[in-house]
Amino acid sequence: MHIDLICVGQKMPTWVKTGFNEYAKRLPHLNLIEIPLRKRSKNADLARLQRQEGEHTLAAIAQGAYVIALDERGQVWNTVQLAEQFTYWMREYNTVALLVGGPEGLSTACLQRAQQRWSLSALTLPHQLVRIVVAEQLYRAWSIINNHPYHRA
Ligand SMILES: C[S@@+](CC[C@H](N)C(=O)[O-])C[C@H]1O[C@@H](n2cnc3c(N)ncnc32)[C@H](O)[C@@H]1O
Repeated sequence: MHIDLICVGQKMPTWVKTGFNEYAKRLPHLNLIEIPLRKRSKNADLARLQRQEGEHTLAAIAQGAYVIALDERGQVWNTVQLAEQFTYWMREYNTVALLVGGPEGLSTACLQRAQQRWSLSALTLPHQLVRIVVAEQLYRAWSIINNHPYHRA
């Protein structure tokens, strides 16, 4: 199964790239797709930018992919439950697309397109951090499924 992690935001600071790569390199078939984040000038129409970034996000979803929106209002899974979800995704789909929004969150169209919404917690996390947490948690779930000693219950 391929995992496309589609994130609004490009040109990440070094700490984000380093943190993300630390886990992404361990996880087979994790593909990061970055959607350009438009500049937020003082009088920017934020709703329009969010909608446009949402359109680019939707366009990046592979055909037939199972779509999961990262959203603080979504379902919360503990790590074992995430491993069960991961197992289900692997069994049923060739590609899973995980969507991460920008500063204003995912557009309504992205949320409507998603078959599931995954909440990492009730806290609002910065979009830069979310990709790192997702990569680490996916690696953790993968290590449980493969009896790798990374995860200790
Ligand atoms: C800064 S947050 C956007 C906050 C925005 N006000 C909202 O209500 O979604 C940027 C993105 O990070 C992701 N995100 C932030 N916190 C999250 C959480 N606790 N669980 C899942 N995803 C989260 C979501 O994809 C969100 O669109």
